[in-house]
Amino acid sequence: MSVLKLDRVTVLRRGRKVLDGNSATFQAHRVTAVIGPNGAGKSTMLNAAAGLLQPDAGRVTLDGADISRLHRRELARRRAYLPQRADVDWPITVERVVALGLVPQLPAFGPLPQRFLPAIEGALASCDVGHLRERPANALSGGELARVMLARAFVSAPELLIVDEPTAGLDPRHAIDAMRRVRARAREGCTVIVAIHDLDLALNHADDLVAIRDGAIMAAGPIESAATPALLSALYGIPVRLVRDNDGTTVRFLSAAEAP
Ligand SMILES: Nc1ncnc2c1ncn2[C@@H]1O[C@H](COP(=O)(O)OP(=O)(O)OP(=O)(O)O)[C@@H](O)[C@H]1O
Repeated sequence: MSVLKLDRVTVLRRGRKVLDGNSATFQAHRVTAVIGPNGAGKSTMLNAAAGLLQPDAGRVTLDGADISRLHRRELARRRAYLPQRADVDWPITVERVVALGLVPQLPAFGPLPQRFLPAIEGALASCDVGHLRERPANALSGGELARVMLARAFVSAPELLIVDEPTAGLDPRHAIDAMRRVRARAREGCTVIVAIHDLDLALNHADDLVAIRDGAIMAAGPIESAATPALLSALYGIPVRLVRDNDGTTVRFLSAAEAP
């Protein structure tokens, strides 16, 4: 069980601050949704959180240890990171793509050890891609590939799961299913960070929120208290109404004429 912290993290890109002194805590057993408009800095934050990008100032810690000082193999064992545009360029089977998520645990030589097969089987099934296992991954639809990539992120049962837009391109059933699966990982003890544009999915399936705009955190905390119409309006620059019923929360973006 891991706690990931950003401590005054600043990241510069071409001399411009794209993250500006951000501090945030991501807890085990919880899904944190990172939301914000295009270019806000969400992917940059996830990259820093995954230990893939060294901040220009501040630090990222995993259970108190500076993530940049962890051995790369240890970090790769403990966290899974799914980038926004994960792609496969060559005809490798779906099953092997999923097995790649186990690379830090595999022996350097020889066939895939039998003991890993149940994990691969489970990941394929949990993302509803078992029927695609023999198919070349570069000949799948965008949504099918996204589910395969999610299975690859799940297969190692990481302590820390960082996924960038896991529901982009998924149909409604699979998008909801992906968020449910991600949430189930959290309930098993995983620390889950998800960058996501679909606010209905975020508000109904995540526990916590980090709202970021222009590289600055505008709000952070439990969804129930942090996700207010005022915050979402300020975040996206458009009037917002939250509609709550027994089925959950729906975010309605309003034209100025409809604004309350
Ligand atoms: N490699 C790079 N070089 C220069 N600038 C970059 C680079 N990567 C990202 N940026 C800039 O950093 C800022 C934050 O980008 P980032 O990808 O983190 O945003 P985001 O919130 O994930 O956006 P989106 O919702 O569009 O995916 C943007 O202004 C972007 O143009």
